[in-house]
Amino acid sequence: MIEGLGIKTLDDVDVRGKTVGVRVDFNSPVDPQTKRLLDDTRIRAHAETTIRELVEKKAKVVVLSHQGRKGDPDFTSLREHAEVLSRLVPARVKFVDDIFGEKAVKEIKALSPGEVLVLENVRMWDGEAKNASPEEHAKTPLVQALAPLLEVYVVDAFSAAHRPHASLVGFAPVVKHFVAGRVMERELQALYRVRNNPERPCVYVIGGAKAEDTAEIISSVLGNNIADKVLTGGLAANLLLHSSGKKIGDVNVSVLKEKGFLDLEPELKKLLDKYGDRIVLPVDLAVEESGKRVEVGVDSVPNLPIKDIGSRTAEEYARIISEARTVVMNGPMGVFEDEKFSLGTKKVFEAMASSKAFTLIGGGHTIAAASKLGFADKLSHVSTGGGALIEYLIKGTLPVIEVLKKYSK
Ligand SMILES: Nc1ncnc2c1ncn2[C@@H]1O[C@H](COP(=O)(O)OP(=O)(O)OP(=O)(O)O)[C@@H](O)[C@H]1O
Ligand SMILES: O=C(O)[C@H](O)COP(=O)(O)O
Repeated sequence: MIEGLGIKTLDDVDVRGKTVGVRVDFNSPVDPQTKRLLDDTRIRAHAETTIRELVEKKAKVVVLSHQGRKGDPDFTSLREHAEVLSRLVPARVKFVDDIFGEKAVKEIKALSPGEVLVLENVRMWDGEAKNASPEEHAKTPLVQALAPLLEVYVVDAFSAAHRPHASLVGFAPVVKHFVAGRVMERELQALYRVRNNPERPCVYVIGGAKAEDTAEIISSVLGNNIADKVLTGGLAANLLLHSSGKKIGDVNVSVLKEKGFLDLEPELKKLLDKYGDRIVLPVDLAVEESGKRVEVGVDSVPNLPIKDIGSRTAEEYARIISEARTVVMNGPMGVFEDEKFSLGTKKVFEAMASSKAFTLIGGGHTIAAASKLGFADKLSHVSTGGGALIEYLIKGTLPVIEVLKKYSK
């Protein structure tokens, strides 16, 4: 059981010899030209926990997942994902290029205990990616065909838990056992600690390039008195500085304008007025001049691209983090891909790694930065969630979590 949420887990069901459906999130970066997988982080996360456990307990494992969205370049078969999985679990792993037709049903019925079958990309069926209730999805051909074969259904796809889609919620009303997998369990335990009941001081560090989420996260974590302070970097900081009336250089204003972020300024101005110094803005920045890092005060920003927070700001952020008991980071402090502008991100990671706090990071680029800079294994929790993490930080729950709370049995 997941404490505080009342959600049943694999501890609460005997899967030995049973046919178990497990909804994972194998959705991974794909090379747009070769269509080959570029990263196996998510496949590994499910393989090394939930799928391995089900195999060792001699369940007959049926894996469902999506990859990409119809029409996008990363919308591919799960055949390669199954090949990657077969190298990560001590079991025979089969793939079938079918989802719930005769071929899939035949392969499910042929499974032996300890074997794994990966079904085709569930979004290749148009009925999957629709937001609907468990009861509506339970009537669909996917659930009607597979539910009679599955004695247990495990929802492990935290990073898709903001999607009330058929394979995520549709089995809940009709299978005998509906539980959370180990990836879901660990994510919820960590996120409950940082979003629903954080130890204080609680500090959120918001950076990166998706400033459209910034206002919602800041409003939520300060408005709900979750975070004591929000430290800002990346384009989010540029936008907040501009909202506060600072001159950040036309070249930087143009970037914000092109991304449509200037429309957010009235709301951000209200947040700055309402929360004052609980929203911490940079006091210095790093701009690129003739290919070099040049640090400038926020009251004297030249018309040059801002690419990082400055050293003084990084030191202040590190000091605040060092006094925190909970730290959440989403979005790098600068263009960390260029070593000259990785200082701010590195300083924040260093402070998190050496702090006494419970530290959580999330977001594809944030995780990539932590890996590149050598901090990924020095943090309390690295979330697999992208959009799901952002939505959880804003709302404190997700549609699939609410379904697990209601139906897990
Ligand atoms: N000052 C800046 N100017 C321009 N780009 C920046 C700046 N600071 C950070 N970035 C860029 O922000 C990007 C990551 O932002 P994003 O919000 O996407 O992070 P994330 O949420 O971890 O990633 P994802 O969206 O993949 O989940 C990085 O590629 C980085 O180069
Ligand atoms: O990568 C993700 O954020 C999840 O797999 C959800 O993907 P989606 O945004 O296509 O539903």
